[in-house]
Amino acid sequence: MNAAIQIEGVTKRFGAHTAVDDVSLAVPRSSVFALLGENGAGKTTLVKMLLGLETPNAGSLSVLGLSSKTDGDAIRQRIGYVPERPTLYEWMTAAEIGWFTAGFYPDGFEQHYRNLLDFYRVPLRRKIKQMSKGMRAKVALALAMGHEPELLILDEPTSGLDTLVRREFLESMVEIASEGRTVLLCSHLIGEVERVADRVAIFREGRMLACEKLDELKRTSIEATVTMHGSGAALPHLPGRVVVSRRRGKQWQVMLRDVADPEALAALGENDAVVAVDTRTPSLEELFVAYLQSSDTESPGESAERQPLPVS
Ligand SMILES: Nc1ncnc2c1ncn2[C@@H]1O[C@H](COP(=O)(O)OP(=O)(O)OP(=O)(O)O)[C@@H](O)[C@H]1O
Repeated sequence: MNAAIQIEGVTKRFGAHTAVDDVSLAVPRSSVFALLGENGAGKTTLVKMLLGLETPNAGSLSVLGLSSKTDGDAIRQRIGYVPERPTLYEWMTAAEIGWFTAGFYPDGFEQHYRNLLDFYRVPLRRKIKQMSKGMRAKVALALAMGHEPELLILDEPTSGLDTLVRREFLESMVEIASEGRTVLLCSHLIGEVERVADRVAIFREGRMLACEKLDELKRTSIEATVTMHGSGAALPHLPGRVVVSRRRGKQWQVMLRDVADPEALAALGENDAVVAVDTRTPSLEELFVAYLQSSDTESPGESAERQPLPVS
């Protein structure tokens, strides 16, 4: 596959702490790909390695066919990057900062930047220090896109923005992807990601727990509530893979993946020990939480029958 980003077996340690642990993934071109994880999951470290700003202890990364290890400058020239806290020259106006940045890029940057500001309704003559957070974010995005990069990397692009601005901002991500560009988005705002991403990778403490097309992830996931006759009853064998299971009194709540035969799940209701089985499709947020709650010892691949279930 001619991927925009290819990551193979990457590990990054800071002293004794492993920030990214043996991660492999590919970001296809023309997609919106989201790296999901809580604070400290390793998202920013992974992005910095892609840009050649951090060196991995193991593995390899490539961006648009260039090696992050040896071609960092060329990568940074070709892509657009908006960090979590963009540094903008406060004393400049939006027009001045565009003119200044244009000096680092080929002809056409400034005109394109101005067109984007116009589209985002950011006043050209307003100084950065007089701008709201939303306006600043839009300036940072326009600066990152002035050279019409094939790949845009955004680290928590909407943090601190209000709902309407966030929505507008994210919708422009989808538009960018529809123009054939690729967007890599780091976020812990799951609801937002659900609206715009084609693919998601879920991280916890440096480890990647899942990496899939979003619609596939949801299509192959079932949240099942199994009500038993007795409050101490063990959960019967379930089809598919158990990500996490919890017992509350007589009820087991189970997040299942890859249930090949959903009817086998419904048929559990005929089991003498089972009162009822209710199933529903989980939201991305519910799946994300389930993955974060899955214990290290219980890999998402273990079946309910083989693996003793944690009891809360
Ligand atoms: N330069 C560094 N030196 C030491 N530890 C670091 C360094 N950079 C990151 N870390 C640690 O690596 C881990 C991953 O950090 P990272 O910033 O990549 O997480 P993140 O997923 O981007 O989090 P957030 O959502 O809070 O930005 C954290 O425990 C962090 O403290």
